[in-house]
Amino acid sequence: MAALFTVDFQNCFIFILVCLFSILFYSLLFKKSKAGFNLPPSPPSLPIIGHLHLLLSFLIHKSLQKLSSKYGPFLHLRVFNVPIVLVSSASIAYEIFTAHDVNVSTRNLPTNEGSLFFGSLGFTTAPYEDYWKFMKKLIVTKLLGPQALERSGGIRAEEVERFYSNLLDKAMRKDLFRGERPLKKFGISPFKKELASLSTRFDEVLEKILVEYEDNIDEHHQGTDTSTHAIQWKMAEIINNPNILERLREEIDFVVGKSRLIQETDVPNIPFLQAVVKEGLRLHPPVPILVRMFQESCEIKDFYIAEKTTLLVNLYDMMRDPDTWEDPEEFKPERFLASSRSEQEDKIRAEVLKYIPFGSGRRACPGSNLAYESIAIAIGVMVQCFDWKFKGDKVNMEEARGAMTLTMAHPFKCTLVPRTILPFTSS
Ligand code: HEM
Repeated sequence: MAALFTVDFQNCFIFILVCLFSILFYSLLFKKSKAGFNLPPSPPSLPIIGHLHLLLSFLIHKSLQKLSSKYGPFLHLRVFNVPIVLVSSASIAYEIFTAHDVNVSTRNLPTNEGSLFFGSLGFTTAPYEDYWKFMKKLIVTKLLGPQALERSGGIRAEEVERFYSNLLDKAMRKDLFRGERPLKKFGISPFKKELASLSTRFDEVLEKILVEYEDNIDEHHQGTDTSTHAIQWKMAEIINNPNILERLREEIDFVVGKSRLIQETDVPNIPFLQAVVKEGLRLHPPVPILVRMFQESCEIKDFYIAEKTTLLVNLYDMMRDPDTWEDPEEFKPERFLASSRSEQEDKIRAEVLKYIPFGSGRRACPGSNLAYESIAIAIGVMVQCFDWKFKGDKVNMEEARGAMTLTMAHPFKCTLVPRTILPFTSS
């Protein structure tokens, strides 16, 4: 009898344990909010800190990518009591930026005036209210919209020539880096310096125009950094893929010839150059994660999203999704080329869904046109006019840890040799 009781007690104890673990497991994976709404799936969390430990990473876009590949493309996370939704699926992102765009048109970054981490980013962090709307209109009409860019085209053309002459000057000194030792010592590549200077000069010109209207804007730093890194990544890919370099050069030579410098107006006639720029932004998006906030509660894919939930969209993950991109880890500019007009239209339609290196909706990057133009022309000049001698087999494509924008961990160094010396037109 005593033995029977012991066996029953053991069975009962095991049964209770199994029940407890099942409830715990169920509540961790299919958690419902207090109000009974269905929250998106959630990975197991720790008491009090929630998922904080999963977000503490120096390569946050990669940690989030791992999380999404394990638990799904639409996740609910929590840091202490701050709710976060993580999206890495193109279709969910598309739904958010169409059906819920106004609701997510505010970032939950501090609206700082000179904060320690973000500097003074008034416009970027401004809520979706009158100040932002006024500034956005101003930026589009006076600075970054298609007509405004056309008006400032002459100034940029001068800057392109200056960029070429600076590079030529370096190349003529044979050893590009001999005089740059102190920079090397601090791990700063002079190549990066040239690119930064081109971008900075563009931004300085733009800034002068904007200052007439508004003294307080300082977003040009963001544009400089993102464009500079974008150009670096693309040059690294071009150097690692000699066949791409060859094709690019052939197309540039065919359209531009060898007696003048490439201009912005040539870019629409060189589809492969545009494809190289696009593919570089897909594989190495300078801003890998978008941060927004749901102002009000809503439902997405039948899941409940509470008001003031932070939205993270992992662009890096989305644009390497094997379900939507063939050979997603490879640098293949051809994927953006089409053989006919109807194929081109299909591709553009598909891209709206899955290709968003500049974000999406009302708060998408207003500098995308300028960025495309300045990156294409910088790459164009570098490929048209110089050979790039790199010591070693391949450029190391490792990403820097802890950087806000996607940055190369080992900015590469190379020597440039002029292919041909072109006459200047404007000086
Ligand atoms: C390769 C270059 C660039 C990339 C990849 C890039 C990417 C981005 C992204 C992803 C956002 C956030 C969009 C969103 O939340 O949906 C953004 C915002 C912004 N970008 Fe860019 N950007 C680039 C260049 C530029 C340039 C050249 C400028 C201006 C000269 C610029 C000005 C801004 C501003 C002002 C915002 C904030 C917009 C707002 O809050 O409404 N960016 N950018």
